[in-house]
Amino acid sequence: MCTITSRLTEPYVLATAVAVLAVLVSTLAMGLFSRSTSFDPRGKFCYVPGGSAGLGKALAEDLVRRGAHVVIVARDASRSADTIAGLKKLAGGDAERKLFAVSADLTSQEASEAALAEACAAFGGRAPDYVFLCAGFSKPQLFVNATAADLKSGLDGVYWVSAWTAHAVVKMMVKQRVKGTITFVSSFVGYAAIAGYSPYAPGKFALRGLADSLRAEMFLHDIKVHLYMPAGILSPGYENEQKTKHAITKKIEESDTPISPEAAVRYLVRGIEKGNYQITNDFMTDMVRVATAGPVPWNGPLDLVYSALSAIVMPIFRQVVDGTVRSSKKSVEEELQAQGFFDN
Ligand SMILES: NC(=O)C1=CN([C@@H]2O[C@H](COP(=O)(O)OP(=O)(O)OC[C@H]3O[C@@H](n4cnc5c(N)ncnc54)[C@H](OP(=O)(O)O)[C@@H]3O)[C@@H](O)[C@H]2O)C=CC1
Ligand SMILES: CCCCCCCCCCCCCCCC(=O)[C@@H](N)CO
Repeated sequence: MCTITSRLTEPYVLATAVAVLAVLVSTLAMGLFSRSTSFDPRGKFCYVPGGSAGLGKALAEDLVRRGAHVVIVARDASRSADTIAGLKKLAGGDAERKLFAVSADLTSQEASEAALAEACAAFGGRAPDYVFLCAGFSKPQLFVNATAADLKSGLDGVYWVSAWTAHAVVKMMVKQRVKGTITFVSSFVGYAAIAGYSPYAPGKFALRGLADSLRAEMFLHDIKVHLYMPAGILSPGYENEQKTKHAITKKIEESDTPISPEAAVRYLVRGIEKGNYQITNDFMTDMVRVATAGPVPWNGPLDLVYSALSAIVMPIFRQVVDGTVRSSKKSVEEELQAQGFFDN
């Protein structure tokens, strides 16, 4: 007893105890421990804009396997029809299961309201239980090469494509007192912009701003909000963006190994189950997450360690990435000259 007491008062033991206590108190005070929730969409109405391809399609498949009713939204009706045929096959002829597509361009407010209404009509006009805002596109390129239309569609097709639906969905859930869950899909570059993404990153930052705003407000209505921040996903959209992506951006992205849409869905679902507000796929995204989170909840006590690490990693990140850009000065000059950029 005596030895234990004297050991306890040894300075390093005391210091360690105080440090551990401080960490525990601060983590609790900061509400760092996200509460795990059950994710059981069986028999629930899931609304998946962007569900015909890539991440959204893989998610729709996962939801069908879990026994959910799934409505997807996309512009290309024939691709949607193929996806729905696949979903019906997965459901194995379950006649009760509602699986269909709505065709709409969600960059317009009217079309977003109408698409939601069309989907809900099949559920007696009830609001969805789960909404996964997966629609989006990217046309990465250097800022000087982007047209006015590229920059505008970078907000329409990245921000408004989800924001209009979020607005329509929230109003509907609140009116009907449906305690739903809304998941936004932003991106690594919604935390940390890198060269070549100026038409896209601002829209993803804006989406994060909207998700943070709703996280802060939806306690009023018992609506849950999640924000998914993936890095590269090997999807049709990814294949397409490679066509315009600048060599500098490709070089920077060499540090990121893109994952399959199915793997991305596993991270997303795990994040929802853990009750995490911000959901990430990898270590580097966690580094930029803790560096930019502000007052939103952390994902657990490990974020304290990440936070300290991030303070060291961020300046290295910046030097590596800025170095890649700086060393391309000459080749970009030549490239612009070859384009005739300076000629008038
Ligand atoms: N792939 C990646 O590396 C990453 C992607 N993300 C984000 O994840 C999400 C999914 O990406 P990904 O799977 O690659 O995308 P894909 O291009 O593979 O699929 C996009 C889906 O959204 C639909 N869609 C796009 N624009 C609209 C629109 N205006 N109205 C209605 N539906 C639309 C598409 O259908 P249709 O064209 O027929 O309308 C399709 O169903 C996007 O928000 C993307 O920004 C984030 C980080 C990395
Ligand atoms: C220690 C320092 C190392 C430096 C590491 C740099 C890592 C950069 C990773 C960039 C990943 C970007 C993913 C963008 C995904 C996206 O949203 C688009 N594909 C759009 O579809």
